[in-house]
Amino acid sequence: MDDALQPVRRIGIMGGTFDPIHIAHLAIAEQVREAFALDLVLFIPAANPPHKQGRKVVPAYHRLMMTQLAVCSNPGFHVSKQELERKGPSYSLLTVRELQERYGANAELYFITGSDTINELHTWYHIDELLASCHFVGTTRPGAPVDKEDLRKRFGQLAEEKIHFLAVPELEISSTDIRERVRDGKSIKYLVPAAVEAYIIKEGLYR
Ligand SMILES: Nc1ncnc2c1ncn2[C@@H]1O[C@H](COP(=O)(O)OP(=O)(O)OP(=O)(O)O)[C@@H](O)[C@H]1O
Ligand SMILES: O=C(O)c1ccc[n+]([C@@H]2O[C@H](COP(=O)([O-])O)[C@@H](O)[C@H]2O)c1
Repeated sequence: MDDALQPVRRIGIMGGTFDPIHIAHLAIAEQVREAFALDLVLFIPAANPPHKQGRKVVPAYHRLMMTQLAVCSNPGFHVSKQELERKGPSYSLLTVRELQERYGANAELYFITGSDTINELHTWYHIDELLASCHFVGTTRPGAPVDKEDLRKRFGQLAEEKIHFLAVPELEISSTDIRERVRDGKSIKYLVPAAVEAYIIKEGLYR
């Protein structure tokens, strides 16, 4: 079909290491889906997270399984294995290029993040090209205030046009904390979906 005739689709990208996926990931994705009228949100587990090189993460198939278990009850959420099927660091620019091919030139892409990630954007691979290709939505994360003036200095007009912010109910939850809780024999009930908790126990992850 001619690009001009294709309907505009608004697609959310929820990228993460998801080691493990937790309720804050799900909550920010749902808040952004609604606020930005997204047609769908793709949860994309990173095979090889660019900024976590050298850090041990559980094998990709476990992170994929937990992500699938976590999102399956939401019809607006889907899982994409594209980064798991690619070699090398999971650069978001390569992911966005693949999505542009898959969904066509009229698709509008919204990369969903916490505010800690927005503060790191200047360190990302070819960030200017990435900002030209997709939107970012920074959701509030406890302990990570965003310096908007710094973003304006670094990215100029692109910051105004492509980096958006959404205040969400803040959840002081991290995968690091969940891994530590499991290691210490503490409860993770209600911090991850019940099916993810059951999977972690069954597979003996993070002990
Ligand atoms: N509690 C939270 N509130 C808002 N955003 C979050 C929260 N936890 C994670 N995110 C965002 O979700 C995305 C993926 O995060 P990631 O999978 O690295 O989880 P994490 O909890 O930060 O992991 P870790 O503790 O292992 O570093 C990032 O953009 C991150 O900013
Ligand atoms: O492309 C990059 O340079 C880049 C650098 C850091 C993080 N990212 C992406 O940002 C998302 C969150 O990363 P992380 O490390 O917080 O799980 C995940 O999809 C990563 O692939 C991407």
